[in-house]
Amino acid sequence: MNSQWNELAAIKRELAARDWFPGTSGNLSIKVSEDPLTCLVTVSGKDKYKETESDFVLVDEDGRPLTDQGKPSAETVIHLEVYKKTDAGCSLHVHTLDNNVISELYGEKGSITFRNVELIKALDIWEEDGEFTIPIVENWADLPKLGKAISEKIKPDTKAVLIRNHGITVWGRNAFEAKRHLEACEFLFSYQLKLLHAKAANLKEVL
Ligand SMILES: CSCCC(=O)C(=O)COP(=O)(O)O
Ligand SMILES: [Zn+2]
Repeated sequence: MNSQWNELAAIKRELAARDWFPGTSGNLSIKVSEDPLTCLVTVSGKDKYKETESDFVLVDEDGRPLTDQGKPSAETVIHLEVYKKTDAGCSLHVHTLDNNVISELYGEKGSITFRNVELIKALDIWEEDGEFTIPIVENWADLPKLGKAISEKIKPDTKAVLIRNHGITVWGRNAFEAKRHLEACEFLFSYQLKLLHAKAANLKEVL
């Protein structure tokens, strides 16, 4: 479990450096065993910019704590749904301004699709006319309901789900891949928002 702890701590440090944990938001997990399913998940309500010896707690497949670092993330159920539905080894959830605004702009549509942007290759889309879609679910306060809503949106090629006006949950087979996927998604959100602004301001007319 030591190596998974260190890997998750390193990711947490890197995401903190990007300022992706405002107001104690966000939670991270890494799978420790497949059968039975166990994972290390961030302790609920902590300042994720700080590093302590009780940042993570081991949980079982029902989210019950198996070690005594504290209360597992309130959103542990989402991480567990991801592990149960995919081959993920690491799951990351962050609230950023860009992912919140995108989730609201495209919330009614139920998804956002990116094409013709080089960085979709970081999400393993290499075809000439490839596209990458992120489903968007409502932000149900009932967390098991939210977990189920996310689980229902996960298809074989899904790598991330947006929760409306809340944040993103993104995963990968390992921590490196999960972080690459998260960085790519956040790049795409920022790109899309800048593109929408440029179009609204008719910037092409100026050129
Ligand atoms: C302070 S943000 C509200 C809770 C949330 O959405 C989140 O990501 C953090 O919850 P946790 O229990 O994992 O600290
Ligand atoms: Zn959250």
